[in-house]
Amino acid sequence: MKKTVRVVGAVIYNERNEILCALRSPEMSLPNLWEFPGGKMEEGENPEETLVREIQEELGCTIEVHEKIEEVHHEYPSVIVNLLTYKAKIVEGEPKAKEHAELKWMPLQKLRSLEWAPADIPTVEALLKEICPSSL
Ligand SMILES: Nc1nc2c([nH]c(=O)n2[C@H]2C[C@H](O)[C@@H](COP(=O)(O)OP(=O)(O)OP(=O)(O)O)O2)c(=O)[nH]1
Repeated sequence: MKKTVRVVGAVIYNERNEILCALRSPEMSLPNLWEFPGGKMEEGENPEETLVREIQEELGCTIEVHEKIEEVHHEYPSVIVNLLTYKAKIVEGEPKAKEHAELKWMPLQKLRSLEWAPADIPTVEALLKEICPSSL
């Protein structure tokens, strides 16, 4: 049976309403696809705690976690990912790509131009629907 992993992703906004997008490196699983930075929940953690820890580890900055956006179950060839996404804001530090190939601030309207990890597409669509409900 395929393993199910619980993963949390941060949709980090800046003051210009852009979103921080992260490119998975060629060495990671799902290589060269864009994602919301974050990672797997550990035993005893709630999603907010996972996000704060993962963002500190991956980007070297501190976030404040806001409202939930989506919950998605996506079956990949070798694993089932249960992805929760939350809006978030940086409260301390500058994001630096410690594990990712690249980081990019993107305006919401341009999110569809990136090639996203498949589990992330419903979150991208939910974000676009917020700014333009008739765009779908
Ligand atoms: N962090 C993150 N992971 C995502 C997203 N979308 C998506 O399908 N994933 C997948 C990729 C991984 O299989 C898993 C998250 O694992 P991780 O971030 O701890 O990454 P990892 O490379 O260490 O995991 P692994 O698959 O190599 O064991 O969820 C996303 O937006 N953010």
